[in-house]
Amino acid sequence: MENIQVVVRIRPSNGAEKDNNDLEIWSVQNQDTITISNDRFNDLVRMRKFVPGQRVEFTFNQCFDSKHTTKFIYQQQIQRITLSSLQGINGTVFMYGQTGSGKTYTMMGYDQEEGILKQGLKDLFGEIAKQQDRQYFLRCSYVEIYTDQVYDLLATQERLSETLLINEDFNKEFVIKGAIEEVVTNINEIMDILQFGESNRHYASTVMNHCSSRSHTIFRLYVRCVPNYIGPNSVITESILNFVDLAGSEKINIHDSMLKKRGTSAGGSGGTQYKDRQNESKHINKSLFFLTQVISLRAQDKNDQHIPYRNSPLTKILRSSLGGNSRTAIILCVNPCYSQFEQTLSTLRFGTNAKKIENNVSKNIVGFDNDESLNRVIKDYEIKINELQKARVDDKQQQEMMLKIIEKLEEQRKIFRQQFTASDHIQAMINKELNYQWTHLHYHGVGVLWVPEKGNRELEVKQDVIDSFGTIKKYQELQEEFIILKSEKQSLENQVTDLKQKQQETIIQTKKRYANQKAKTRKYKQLSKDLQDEKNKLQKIALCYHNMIEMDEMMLLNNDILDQMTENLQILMQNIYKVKLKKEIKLKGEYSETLKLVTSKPIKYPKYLFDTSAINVLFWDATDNKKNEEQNKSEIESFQSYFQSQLNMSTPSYIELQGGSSQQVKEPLKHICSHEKSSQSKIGKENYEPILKRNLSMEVSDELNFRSYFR
Ligand SMILES: Nc1ncnc2c1ncn2[C@@H]1O[C@H](COP(=O)(O)OP(=O)(O)OP(=O)(O)O)[C@@H](O)[C@H]1O
Repeated sequence: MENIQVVVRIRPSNGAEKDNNDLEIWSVQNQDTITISNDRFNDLVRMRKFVPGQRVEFTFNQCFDSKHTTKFIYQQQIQRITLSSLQGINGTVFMYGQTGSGKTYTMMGYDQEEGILKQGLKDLFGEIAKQQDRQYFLRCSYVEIYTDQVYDLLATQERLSETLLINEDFNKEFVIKGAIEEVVTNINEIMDILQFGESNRHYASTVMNHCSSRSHTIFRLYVRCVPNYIGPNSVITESILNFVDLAGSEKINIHDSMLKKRGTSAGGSGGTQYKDRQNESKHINKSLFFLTQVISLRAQDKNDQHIPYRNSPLTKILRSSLGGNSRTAIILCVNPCYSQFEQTLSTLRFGTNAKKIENNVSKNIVGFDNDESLNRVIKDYEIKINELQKARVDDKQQQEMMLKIIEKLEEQRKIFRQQFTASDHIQAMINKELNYQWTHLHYHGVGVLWVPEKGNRELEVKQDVIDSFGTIKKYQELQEEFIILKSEKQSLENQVTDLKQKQQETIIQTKKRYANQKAKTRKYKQLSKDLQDEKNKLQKIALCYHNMIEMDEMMLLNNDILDQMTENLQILMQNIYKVKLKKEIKLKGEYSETLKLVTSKPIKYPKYLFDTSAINVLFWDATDNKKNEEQNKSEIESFQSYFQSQLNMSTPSYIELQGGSSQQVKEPLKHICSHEKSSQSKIGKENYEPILKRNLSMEVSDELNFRSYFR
């Protein structure tokens, strides 16, 4: 029986804690005790956290503080566990502590400081390389327990959301059903697998909103050890090595409360996030509660049957590590600051219970005497062969070399089978005659060739012994050959590993080059597209210019035509007017030329005015005799201004109106027309002569400037 090892690691306080004057209150005493330093304790007594005289100290297997490196902690406490797995002893190392207390730092490492997992793997492979008389076959799995569901971190991204079941096998052991187990042969492969798992974890945290530090992770290594030489005591051992990083043990924290505030005040995604985080916390606390419960009951040495392992996936998976057949260590990670004082106390209490648990540590011997174990070993070899076959090698030479290695491995497999057969034969014979032969040989003290003949029976025995020694010799030869082959195989395997590595590098380089090429092609395509766009734009602009030039030319042409037409029209109108005027003059006598507008047909205003700037018109209501001259004048002026504004006239001419009230005359020219007809007979020289005289500016002979259109 062996107790669970419990150790403490106090991390140094960080920048933010120092800035907040959050004092470090915990310290290590005598290498195995963690306590609150005296002056700090008095402060806490003053704050009524403790009563005077109360002892606050916890003793564990070993305590470490900021002076100790992870490597030191590994060598002191964990190395023994990892190396035992090579002898078939199960091992578990798990990290316990509140968020931010340094669990991941210690397990996975940070920056230049390697974590205990990598230190352990280095040790394992270092030790395996030294072993000449046995083979190790390793597999690993990496799972995450998030909100009480088990997810496979080695699954492809499409299958990442699928959950795994934990079933009991025929040995009443809990197994994670369907978890991917990768065959591994060196540390680099494991580091790649871990990295793959971490990237899946990161992916899940973004796509599925899993908060990565709020899940438990279990990295599991299956170690099978098969001896190269088969003898009566040969055994296969199998062990499981667990590295468990538990989620932070605190309750809903400040971050969660902030999310809550954000969610409720802004109605934003903070609310959902808060609920998610709350759900996570609920599950973490539940699973840690069940873990604590199991540990407490185990600490009380309760019968295994009464321990509630089934309550949570975490306790099911860790069952053999907690009171079962496993060498287990718990590293309690501790924040040194006063503000986290209660969390630290709870962590230390958990550890105090855990250290009472006794595990029944023993080797897991599978045996070497049945078909099942033999088949398993052969299967392992086959996996190795397949691995090698699967490895893609472009170079022909490399391929040939690989084939040779495969052949050697096949040969080795055959020899291995033969050894089994030989071993059975020897075993049977030795068992049959062992007592007699060895007694006999011992009695004569010389060896087989000097055995005195004592009747037929002794002769038979002698022959048998000689035969069996012949077989043993053959067997030894085979073993020697096997050793040579093994070392050859090792060197070939190393070469394959090198080649694989080189091939991997080449693939990475090619991928990089391909990615660069792709990026360049994309850029080139984009540039071509931009160029084409620019070209199209320029073509459009050129077309516009071309059209504009054409339009300008057309406009110039049109203007010319227009000018020409205007001129023609003016001439035409002048001619018409002249004809009309002559006709008027003939009809009305010597002053009739002043009546040109009045007597003519109505002016269609303004549509028919051709060049209004040339028309000078003055209206006068000749019929309103009651008005005095002043009134007439002002009326005329108002007409003037009206027509000036409406017809854009410059200097007024005189148009004599007949009939109608002045009010009507103020209307547009249609009114003038309507009156003109009714009172045409009243037009007389006396009506307009005074006005003409008063307005010397009026030149009747100026009539050619009237470019009006008369119907
Ligand atoms: N021993 C140490 N020395 C220096 N820095 C440390 C140590 N332990 C932890 N830290 C630092 O403290 C911070 C929190 O550590 P870490 O992430 O390991 O905590 P955690 O317990 O795994 O948290 P969570 O439960 O949230 O995953 C990190 O920035 C880490 O670098």
